[in-house]
Amino acid sequence: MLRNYVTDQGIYSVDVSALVCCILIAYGLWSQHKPLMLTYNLFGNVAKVVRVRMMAWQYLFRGPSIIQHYFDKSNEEPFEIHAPDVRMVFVSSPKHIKELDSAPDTVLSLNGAAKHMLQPVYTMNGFNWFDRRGVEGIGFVRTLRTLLTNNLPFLVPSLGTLMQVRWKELMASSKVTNEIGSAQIYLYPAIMKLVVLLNARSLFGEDLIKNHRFMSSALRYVEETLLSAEVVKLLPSFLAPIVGGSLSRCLSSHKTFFDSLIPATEQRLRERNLKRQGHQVPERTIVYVIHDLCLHPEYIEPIRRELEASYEYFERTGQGLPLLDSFIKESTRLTPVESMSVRRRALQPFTLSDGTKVSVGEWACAPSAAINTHARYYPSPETFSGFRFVDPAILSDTHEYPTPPAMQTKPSKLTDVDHSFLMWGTGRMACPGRYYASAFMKVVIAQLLMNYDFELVKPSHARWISWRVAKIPRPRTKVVFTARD
Ligand code: HEM
Repeated sequence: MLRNYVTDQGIYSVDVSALVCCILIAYGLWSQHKPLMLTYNLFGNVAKVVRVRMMAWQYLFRGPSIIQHYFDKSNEEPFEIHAPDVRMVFVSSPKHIKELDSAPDTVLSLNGAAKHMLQPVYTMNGFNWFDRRGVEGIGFVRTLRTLLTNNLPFLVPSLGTLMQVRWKELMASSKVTNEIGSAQIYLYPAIMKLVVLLNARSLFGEDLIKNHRFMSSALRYVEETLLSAEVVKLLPSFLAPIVGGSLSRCLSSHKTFFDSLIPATEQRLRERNLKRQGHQVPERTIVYVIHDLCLHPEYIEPIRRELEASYEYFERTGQGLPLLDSFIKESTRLTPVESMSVRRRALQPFTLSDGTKVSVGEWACAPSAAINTHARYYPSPETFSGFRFVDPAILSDTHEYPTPPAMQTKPSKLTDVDHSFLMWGTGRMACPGRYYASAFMKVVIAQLLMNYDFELVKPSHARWISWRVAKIPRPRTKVVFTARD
């Protein structure tokens, strides 16, 4: 392998492989004077470090399958995986998950993990938060859990109307494929735009969503944050402040977003921590639920019948629709947008009851996607069974539903938190936005089902790309929508 180097004195060629061989031979000669074991250990250690680093970089592109591989070998004991920027200890037994939840916030921190993920100093217009939960009060968590949930009966009808209007506009501006007006839509970008709009309506009100500058910055905000945080995390630490600082100055969407949001939020809620609530939004989940409806069309008619009978009740209460609830849950079980949950960053050294250590700066977490297909928790775990979570008594009342290929022994709801379903995390820090997120997803899916027929243009094509633990829907996946009337 020849490399050419140009200098003032001319061009030099260096054979890199020969050079490496020379170094190894020189090392071999030198090491003859050392005890054999020392040499052996050194080579062993170097090989191990190289292997771990290579795996760490592979994790970026194959995170879910690497986690699944180690989970399958682990027999539910803790196992470690390295990313380029952090070592992670995965725990999967209910006992160990409970240990993470019970650890004091000063030792294992969800805020610290979120901070590491999002690098807010560089990516959020200088906004930052404490590693330790509760330093600024947990008022905003309560606000989300109680106020947002209690407001669902007011929010759901207006979200439904806004959804109908925007989807009609989208259909009108999309490529029409036949004489009955079917339109081909790139699903992921369309759903992202819609979710940003509807969330802004719920969280910031009518006025702000009419502000075009704010809305276009809100759309770019999430993606720019995640992308810049990735760049900063993968850099050597001494470069992070320089590159992060430059990136931060370039992110115009962040400045616009905060400039518009801060006065409006302060006026309405006097609750500054709400600024960070936009980090978890359900657009990816909705995309996969729509894919699953296309891939398992036998569920569409029973769910439509449920909507005809009970959508009005759902609009009034924000509750109900057990068939749709179960279908969404099954879709998220088999295509979770993330393969990891219960992220905690160690602020102090932490030791699990089996002796596994998590050092300061490292993560403890749970392999949620692998748990979702564990035979201990799910009969026929790899089979899509859209109504597996429904109470059998409800199913026997529903006419002509497909016989579920598998049923859970105990019925459950999408919003239920359990160690076998970690979509919302666990214990005292379980997602307070889950009632809102779940009702939100039902509004979008129900409106589409009631008003449109839809099918995937290329059902057998790959539908996502993998980055770390995330499954990101492919932006070029197309779905054809046809108005039902
Ligand atoms: C499909 C959508 C969502 C998913 C999958 C999700 C998932 C999660 C998860 C896994 C956690 C961490 C829990 C733990 O580690 O134990 C969490 C925490 C949190 N989520 Fe969500 N979430 C979603 C939507 C939302 C929404 C819409 C909001 C706000 C409106 C929200 C606000 C929060 C907050 C504030 C926390 C931190 C709770 C605390 O510090 O105690 N989430 N979420």
